[in-house]
Amino acid sequence: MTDPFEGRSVLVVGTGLVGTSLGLALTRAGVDVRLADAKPEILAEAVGLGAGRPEPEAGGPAALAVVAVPPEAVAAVVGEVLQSGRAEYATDVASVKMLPTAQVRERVADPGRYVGSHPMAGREISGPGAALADLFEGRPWVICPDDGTHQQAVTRALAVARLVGAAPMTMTAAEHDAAVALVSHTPHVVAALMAGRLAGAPGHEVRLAGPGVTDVTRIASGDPELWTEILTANAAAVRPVLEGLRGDLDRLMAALETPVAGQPVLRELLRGGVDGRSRLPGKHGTAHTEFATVIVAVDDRPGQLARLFADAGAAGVNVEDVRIEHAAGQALGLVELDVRPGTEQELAASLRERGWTIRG
Ligand SMILES: NC(=O)C1=CN([C@@H]2O[C@H](COP(=O)(O)OP(=O)(O)OC[C@H]3O[C@@H](n4cnc5c(N)ncnc54)[C@H](O)[C@@H]3O)[C@@H](O)[C@H]2O)C=CC1
Ligand SMILES: O=C(O)C(=O)Cc1ccc(O)cc1
Repeated sequence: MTDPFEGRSVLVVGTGLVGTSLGLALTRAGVDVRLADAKPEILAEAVGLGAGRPEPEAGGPAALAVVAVPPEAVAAVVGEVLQSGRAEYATDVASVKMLPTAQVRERVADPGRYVGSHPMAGREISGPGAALADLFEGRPWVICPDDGTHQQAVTRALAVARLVGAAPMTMTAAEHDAAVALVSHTPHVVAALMAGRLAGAPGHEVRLAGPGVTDVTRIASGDPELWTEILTANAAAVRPVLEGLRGDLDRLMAALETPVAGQPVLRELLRGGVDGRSRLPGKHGTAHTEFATVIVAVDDRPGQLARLFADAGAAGVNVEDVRIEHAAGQALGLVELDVRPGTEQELAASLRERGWTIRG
């Protein structure tokens, strides 16, 4: 892709997980990235990782500032970078869009130079050390212009999203906040509350935990400070989703009070889960695909995984996804290779020939 910034810089303010990931991805795409953070040691870490160079004192405004700070800090930073001439236009990446949009409108002299945006990509760990250059690849990136937004702000935010491999889409801030209440914010609450049940549980119970509870609670490790800001800012959209959930929970509990009579209700609620999950997009933004899985036993020795991946590659079968389970108390791991249905026999046979033990 030719550089839509034509050699002009992009300024990233806030070099935590998202800002550093963005810096890495834009640098890789050939863009000159300037970096700034309130904490000098965090900025130095991001620079050391190759996410860009520290913002120079002089050198003219950047073409666009991407503000990657916590939601409540966005409007002040946007106002400062625009009014001081550090950037011509600004966007942000906060997980909520009504709050920063309203605050920028109230507090910034020329709010049309700002457009809110949100990459639907992240991790449950924060800081520059958690950054990934390919974090945004294939992920939706929502851009929320309104009637007053300058076209250049949208064009430049779109260019950033495309350069880092994301799939940009536009919607209103209200539509965005309602959507993320359902697909991101309420799931975070559910994960946190479930994981909270584990906190005080006896050790002999928690020791039995497997991938199921681990999958369901992964995002509960997210930064409580950040998530308090997100849930407070989006309370109006999260509450109705939680009301629905409470209704389902009440029905489920009533059904459990009369276990035999309650079975149709249980079945209906559980079937709803199967139906809902089948609507989730897969990793390429397509409908969720059911893969076939080949499970390989791997000794816990250096270089084994690299050899397995090389052998899987030599088999000519594309590995779509990988999970690794460590067998409790053994120097052994089980590596689950997801492949297109119909190719699993071929992969298993080829790996067996190369000396691997196939399970299941
Ligand atoms: N964590 C995630 O998975 C995702 C987070 N987001 C959004 O991205 C934004 C950043 O989140 P993370 O990167 O996870 O947080 P983080 O905690 O890793 O990084 C935030 C950085 O902003 C800096 N900062 C705070 N106030 C500042 C200010 N006034 N001026 C300059 N720097 C300042 C902090 O020092 C910190 O380095 C948030 O608005 C969040 O809602 C969006 C998508 C995913
Ligand atoms: O870890 C995950 O799967 C996430 O979904 C992370 C995430 C967290 C916050 C966002 O605003 C967007 C994405």
